[in-house]
Amino acid sequence: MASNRTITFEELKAHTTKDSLWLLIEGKVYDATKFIDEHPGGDEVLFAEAGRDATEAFEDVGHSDEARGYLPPMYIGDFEKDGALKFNPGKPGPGKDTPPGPGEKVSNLMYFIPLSLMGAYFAWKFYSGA
Ligand code: HEM
Repeated sequence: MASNRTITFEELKAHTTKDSLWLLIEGKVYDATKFIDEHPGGDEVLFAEAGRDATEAFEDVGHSDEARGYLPPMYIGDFEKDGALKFNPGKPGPGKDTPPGPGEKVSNLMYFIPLSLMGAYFAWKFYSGA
């Protein structure tokens, strides 16, 4: 049943449907095809984690020891070394959530400086009694 072989990134990517669903958890690849309908967390989350590293999602749920006990019979092999480096997940990459770049700060200043100067000018006019 379980053959200990190395699964490549390309292979993992090729098993993401209900006919064949592989999951990568902690460097090991599991064939979860037969478990899709049984999964108490539903099938959608499994498909969402197929073709990528599902470790974080699996751990975040806080799966029980019982859940972990389901894994060994599904084990098909280890994920290729350095395979994780190939992941460029569909998550927003760095850049989208980063703070505004220098360009945006400059444009804020472009409004701020003239407005302050205008304010200072009117204040001066007001207090000088003009
Ligand atoms: C082959 C891998 C997996 C197995 C064997 C598995 C097994 C289980 C089991 C037995 C439960 C019932 C609660 C428990 O005993 O912890 C469960 C719940 C759950 N699983 Fe998984 N799971 C797997 C993968 C995943 C993945 C990749 C996700 C993605 C987020 C996920 C999400 C959930 C969620 C959200 C629940 C909670 C359901 C609820 O209590 O309403 N599972 N899973």
